[in-house]
Amino acid sequence: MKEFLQKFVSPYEKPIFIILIFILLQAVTQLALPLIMAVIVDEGIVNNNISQILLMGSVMLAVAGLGVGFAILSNYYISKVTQRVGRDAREEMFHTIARLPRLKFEFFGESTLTTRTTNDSMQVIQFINTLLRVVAMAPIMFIGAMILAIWMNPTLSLVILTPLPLIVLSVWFIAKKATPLFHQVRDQLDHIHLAIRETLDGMKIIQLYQKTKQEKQRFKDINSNYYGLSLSVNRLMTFLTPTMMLILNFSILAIIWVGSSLISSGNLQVGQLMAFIQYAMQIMFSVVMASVALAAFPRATVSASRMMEVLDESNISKEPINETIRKQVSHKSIYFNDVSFYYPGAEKPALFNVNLTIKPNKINAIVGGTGSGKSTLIQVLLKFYNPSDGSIDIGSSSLRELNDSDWRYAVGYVPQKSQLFTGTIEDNVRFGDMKATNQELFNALDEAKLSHLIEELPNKHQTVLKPKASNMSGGQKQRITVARAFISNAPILMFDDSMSALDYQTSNYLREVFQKKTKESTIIMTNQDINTVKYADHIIILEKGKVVATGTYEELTAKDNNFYVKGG
Ligand SMILES: Nc1ncnc2c1ncn2[C@@H]1O[C@H](COP(=O)(O)OP(=O)(O)OP(=O)(O)O)[C@@H](O)[C@H]1O
Repeated sequence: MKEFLQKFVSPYEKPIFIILIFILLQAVTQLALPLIMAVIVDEGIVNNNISQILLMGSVMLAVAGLGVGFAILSNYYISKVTQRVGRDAREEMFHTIARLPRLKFEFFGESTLTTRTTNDSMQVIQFINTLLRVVAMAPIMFIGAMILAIWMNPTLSLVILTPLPLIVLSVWFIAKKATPLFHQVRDQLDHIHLAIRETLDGMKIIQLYQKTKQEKQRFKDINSNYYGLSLSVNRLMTFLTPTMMLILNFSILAIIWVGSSLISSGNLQVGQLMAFIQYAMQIMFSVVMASVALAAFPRATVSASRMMEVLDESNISKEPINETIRKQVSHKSIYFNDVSFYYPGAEKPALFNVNLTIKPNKINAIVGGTGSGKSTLIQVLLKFYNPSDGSIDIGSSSLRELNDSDWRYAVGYVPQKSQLFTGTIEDNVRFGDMKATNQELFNALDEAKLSHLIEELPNKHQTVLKPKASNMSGGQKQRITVARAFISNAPILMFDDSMSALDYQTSNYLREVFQKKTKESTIIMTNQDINTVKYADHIIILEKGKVVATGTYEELTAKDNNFYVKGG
């Protein structure tokens, strides 16, 4: 929590200072009201002094009005500060998640990252809101009301002090019991998000295989767990306010009882007793307010620590991209030197002692069957994963030494599964280079064989894609991602099994484009079928994470015609 407050709240020191001033003024008005009321009763009403009643009544109204004004101002600034803290925290979370190293991203998982950015930030912000209201108000009210109460009648003040330890003790007990439950509630919420996400993503399959009932049951189980835990927490928390109210009411009864005997003995006036009751309420309310803030503390701390766990990712590059990188890696061979890679927890390596050379300005194809390690090799090359052993060099530069963002700026990448974003076709293509000119945009669309398709659309390249690009066919989506890589003009272009959704004609056309592109770029593509990439200049065959052969199509098939068609 401390780190969170330092990071997100300390930039708002000035408005917080203003809030504290307003709260202080509001507290002073609240403390003054019972005193004014005591004067009205004891000097005005008891002595039937109408002018005194009118005068002090007007003062009371003015003070109460000022109090309301200060309360409105402090509430306005508190909302402003807390909303801004929330906005900053969510933004920072989003930026961090967008740059999170792949293994960290997989370690956290999408659902918890969503919960941490939305629900957890809300929890912390609600707490900060309470804290800002209470942190200044409670001590001022407590100390101010206490001094005034003792000044009025020290004996009666003892009656107020007696229940205070009881209040603190009950809050401490409830908060202690609730803290572990808060952790479990947050984890269960992650599970709920995961279940919803999986169901939404797999809706078609669920409906097709008639698994709606099972999914409903799965969700019901997770939801019941969440319900049970939330209920336990709420049950504990519901004790808090009634317990406080009970203690408060008993204390007021005791004050009236002791106070009335003091009045009979002539040691206290009626107006003073009335003011005293109000101070007692202010004292106890300030303790209750502080206790409620304290009780919310564990819940908010759990949320803040969950957010800071993500934000603490120190190895995230925030440097601006060094654009000379493209020159540095252009026309260079890429060497894999004894590269092995194990996924976390995996017993077998996904890549094992891989030694290979990617030839510069050539079409390099990595061929292998399902699970042979092609995508892993591309991911390692993209620096989403670091090799567990061995090294990768680009010319004389070590890939490990290159800054992640710099390196990725030198690479255009088309993934196995098309990833498109909300926006127009143009937005999605320009994702590859926001600064591209219109001519470059149209060239990229042309090269990806999208121009004809776009001509037929009413809004051309400004056509808006529906979520997950559901208004595009598989092949059209794939071509948009290919255009995105082309517009980047990157010196290294990687295509991870990206041709599978394309028709024969488009694949053939792309082959010519690739050959043209080799003037400026090195092409790396993966495929399961050697026949699809027979035009490649250099083919690398992978089997169970190992390189088993390299050469041209002719060289490889001359050795054994059927060998590679089987896959790894
Ligand atoms: N994120 C991951 N975590 C753990 N293991 C993984 C992960 N991704 C892949 N693997 C494992 O690594 C091995 C290589 O997988 P990879 O995806 O690289 O194969 P591939 O050759 O691209 O297969 P395909 O052609 O079917 O896409 C497989 O055994 C797979 O189970």
